[in-house]
Amino acid sequence: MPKLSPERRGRVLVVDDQPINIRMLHAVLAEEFEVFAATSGEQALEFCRGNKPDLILLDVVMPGMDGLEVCRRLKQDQDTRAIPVIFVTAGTLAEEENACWSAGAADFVSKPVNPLTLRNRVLAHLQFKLHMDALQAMAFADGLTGVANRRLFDDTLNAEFRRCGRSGEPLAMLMIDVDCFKRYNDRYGHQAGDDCLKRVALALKEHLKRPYDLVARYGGEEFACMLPDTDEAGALAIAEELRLAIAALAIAHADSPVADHVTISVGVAVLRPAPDGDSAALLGLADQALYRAKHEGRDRCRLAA
Ligand SMILES: Nc1nc2c(ncn2[C@@H]2O[C@H](COP(=O)(O)OP(=O)(O)OP(=O)(O)O)[C@@H](O)[C@H]2O)c(=O)[nH]1
Repeated sequence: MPKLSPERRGRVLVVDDQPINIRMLHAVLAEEFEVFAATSGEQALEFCRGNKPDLILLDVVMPGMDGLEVCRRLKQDQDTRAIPVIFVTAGTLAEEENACWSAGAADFVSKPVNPLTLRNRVLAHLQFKLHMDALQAMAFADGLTGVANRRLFDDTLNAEFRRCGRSGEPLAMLMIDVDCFKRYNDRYGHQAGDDCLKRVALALKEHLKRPYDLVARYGGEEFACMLPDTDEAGALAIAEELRLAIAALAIAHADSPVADHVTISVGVAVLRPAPDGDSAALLGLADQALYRAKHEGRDRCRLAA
């Protein structure tokens, strides 16, 4: 029988108002998968907002919010729509099945549940979901450094810009450029240049701690960081920390006119986006600030005027 790879146990959320049903499903699945439980539709949605499961087994008939409504809401939300939902149904009427498909079901299992059918259905959908996750991660990662690529960054920026436009939060942007990188390549070779970019990317990523901060490779030797809900003082402080963190890597750069090690220049811009605003304005401001940092001698951070 096929199995999931040992390094990734699928996370299955079982939603049922009857504890006895949860116990039964848990008994079938717990050996192979990580199983969580919710006893109402509301609880299931709450769970998915925090720690997203890879698959949901959902009872149709529940007091309060029923399974169909839970599924509809999950499918309407960008964040949860990719989670496959398998309904556990008592009914066998075509209309009931159609209602589940319309709500966004990936599949069904009928009560009384046949443990082997349940296990195999869960496994098939989980394998598919985890493969899709892996493909998506590859499509959105920069091939050299492993941080987000520009596509993911631009998509996330547009979404964050709209979200901050609604919430009134400030959104900060850092444009980061490795100083005199052409000379680095010329002196140490392209392979060493690649290694240097990898180390810089990793240091930037390790330094940004908040879950919504995002670092991306924006172009050749240019990186961008997006810091939601961060004001000017906060963004400048982080930019300065990043500058020091890269200096602390102490990567020798004998041909740099700035220092004997690799340094970065950082342009910082912060906006409180208007609801109909354009994220290009934020990028433009950060770019101008980066230009100033370069112009004023490199190895420094500058805030957009
Ligand atoms: N090794 C390596 N080099 C790259 C990569 N992408 C861009 N570069 C190099 O980065 C250098 C960027 O050079 P410039 O744009 O002139 O800027 P700079 O030398 O960093 O000078 P300033 O930005 O003004 O400090 C070019 O030589 C590119 O070939 C890459 O993926 N790997």
